[in-house]
Amino acid sequence: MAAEAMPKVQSLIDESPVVVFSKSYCPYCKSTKSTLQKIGIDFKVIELDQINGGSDMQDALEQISGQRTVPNVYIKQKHIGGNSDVQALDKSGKLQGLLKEAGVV
Ligand SMILES: N[C@@H](CCC(=O)N[C@@H](CS)C(=O)NCC(=O)O)C(=O)O
Repeated sequence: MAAEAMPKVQSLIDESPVVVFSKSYCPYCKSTKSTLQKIGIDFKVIELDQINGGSDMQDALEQISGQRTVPNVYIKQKHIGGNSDVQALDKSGKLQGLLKEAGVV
């Protein structure tokens, strides 16, 4: 992993109320982005397949969260997980609460 990947990923997590590490062609990522868009919040999306060093950033994410798959979602620096986690939180009504805590709704 390139040395700059870890601080880059960490600062995106630290500085973004909501960040989705994604790949542009990934259906699970599309579903997560669509759920967040429907709620109407601003959130940061990093398309790992479309940026230089995206693969190294995916390695860094795996080290930080133990999760290698995308989407990899953080809300207020808390690791949420992937699309199945986002959908379960949405269905249970808990996603709104987390977004409120993050100050985005
Ligand atoms: N159960 C996961 C499935 C996510 C998944 O399988 N994502 C694929 C991309 S569509 C992935 O990350 N594959 C490995 C990779 O792209 O490196 C979720 O709900 O987020």
